[in-house]
Amino acid sequence: MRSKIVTILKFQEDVNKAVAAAKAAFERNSEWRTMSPASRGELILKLADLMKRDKEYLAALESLDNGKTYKNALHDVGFSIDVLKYYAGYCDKIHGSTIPSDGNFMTMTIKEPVGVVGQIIPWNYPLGMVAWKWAPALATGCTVVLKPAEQTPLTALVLAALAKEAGFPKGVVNVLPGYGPTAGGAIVQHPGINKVAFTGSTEVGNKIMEGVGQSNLKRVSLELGGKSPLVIFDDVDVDRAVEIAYGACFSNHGQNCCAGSRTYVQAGIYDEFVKKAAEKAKRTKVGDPFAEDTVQGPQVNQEMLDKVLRLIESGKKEGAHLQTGGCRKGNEGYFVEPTVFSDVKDDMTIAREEIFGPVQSILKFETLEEVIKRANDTTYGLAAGVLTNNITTALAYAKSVRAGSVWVNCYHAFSPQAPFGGFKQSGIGRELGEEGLKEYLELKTVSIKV
Ligand SMILES: NC(=O)c1ccc[n+]([C@@H]2O[C@H](COP(=O)([O-])OP(=O)(O)OC[C@H]3O[C@@H](n4cnc5c(N)ncnc54)[C@H](O)[C@@H]3O)[C@@H](O)[C@H]2O)c1
Ligand SMILES: CC1=C(/C=C/C(C)=C\C=C\C(C)=C\C=O)C(C)(C)CCC1
Repeated sequence: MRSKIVTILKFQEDVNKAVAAAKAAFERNSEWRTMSPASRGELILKLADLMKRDKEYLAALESLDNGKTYKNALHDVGFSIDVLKYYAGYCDKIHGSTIPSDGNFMTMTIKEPVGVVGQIIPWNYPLGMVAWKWAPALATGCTVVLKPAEQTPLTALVLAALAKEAGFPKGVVNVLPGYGPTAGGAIVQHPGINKVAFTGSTEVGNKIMEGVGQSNLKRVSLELGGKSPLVIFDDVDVDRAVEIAYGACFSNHGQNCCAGSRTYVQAGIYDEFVKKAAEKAKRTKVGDPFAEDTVQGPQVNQEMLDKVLRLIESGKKEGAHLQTGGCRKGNEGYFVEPTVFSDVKDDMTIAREEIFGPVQSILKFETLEEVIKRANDTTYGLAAGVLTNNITTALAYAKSVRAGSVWVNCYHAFSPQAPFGGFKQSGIGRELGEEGLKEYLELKTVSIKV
């Protein structure tokens, strides 16, 4: 008990130090606050350039830490650089407006950085998440204290070193590895932090809201879990649909907040789709993340392996038809056989819970109206997809599905310019695009008597 208390106090002390550094860097006359917006942008671009210089090293470290394939990790580094570059361009374009108010006043708004930001990120995209969190925060002139996931702290620490090399003033960027309830909890409760940005499970998202309510009502943005539906109509090319659905569900070993993990297939092509989806999953090369031909590496750790296997067992028990996979692959490491279930019903656990593993659940539907209702029958609302050649069907679905991103005839169509975030219990606020910038700004109204 005594050693637990000492550990918690130690985390509190570390968070206090990081917050003090971030606060000092945010002082009115600090180097960071008095720097021109264009120079801020140059620093962000320099960081992006250093990441490009070290991209192979960063990707290798990410792959070692997380288990994702080296190829995917390189892709993540590339996208992260793009996000930094996109927001670097915003630094000198953040402005308010003038307002024709009543009376003899000239009224204007000014957009200001929210202040010291606590950022708590998960293990599935360790480096990508740092870029998504830092780029808008730094572009607006905030200072940050970031806690990486305890499973994957390495690339965030290297990015901190690159930020130092780029020339960010002391205290602007702070990385504090640690556990969730202790280090993360201390960030959430800290009175010196003005905003917390979190990505992770909906369960912890709830705890963040509680902590914020109990402390200083920080600004909050949350990017949480999902159980995203991909709906496939029978006017599509089945082979292409199988490929898109595979990418939607299995990319990053299924460890993806927006994974298309409920695959709804219209009755006319259902049997053919199931057969081909199972063949595709069966052909997946699972193994060494550094091997050129590997498509799927291990899950992140024992806990996630156990969780995925438990959910696969629930699918078998509750009567879904196992088409392929269904077991751990080998008996070393955290590998899972790519798994496909057909005849899945909406009330089965595998159709309701976020699995975060390589498990595809295929459900049959007949009509658009029916599938819209079923797609929306979830507490989540992060993403959704639809495959059809009928524009009216696509638009009707896109307008009716309650999700933050809808991908038509594609999936995971991310771009730095396009806002991303959840409806319902998938989150609060948006990342990326101009909307993502707003999450780090306070709006001030100034009225001048004339
Ligand atoms: N939406 C996503 O991007 C995402 C990412 C990872 C995991 N998940 C889901 O969450 C489940 C659990 O995974 P996980 O344990 O990595 O996610 P998590 O939500 O527990 O952890 C995410 C981050 O929050 C921190 N954290 C945990 N408890 C905290 C607390 N009380 N206060 C403050 N910070 C805290 C963690 O240390 C980590 O940095 C997964 O099975 C998956 O379903 C979702
Ligand atoms: C998620 C995909 C990509 C990468 C995203 C990155 C680098 C970070 C964000 C991850 C999120 C939102 C995770 C949620 O769990 C690519 C752009 C590489 C494309 C595939 C999907």
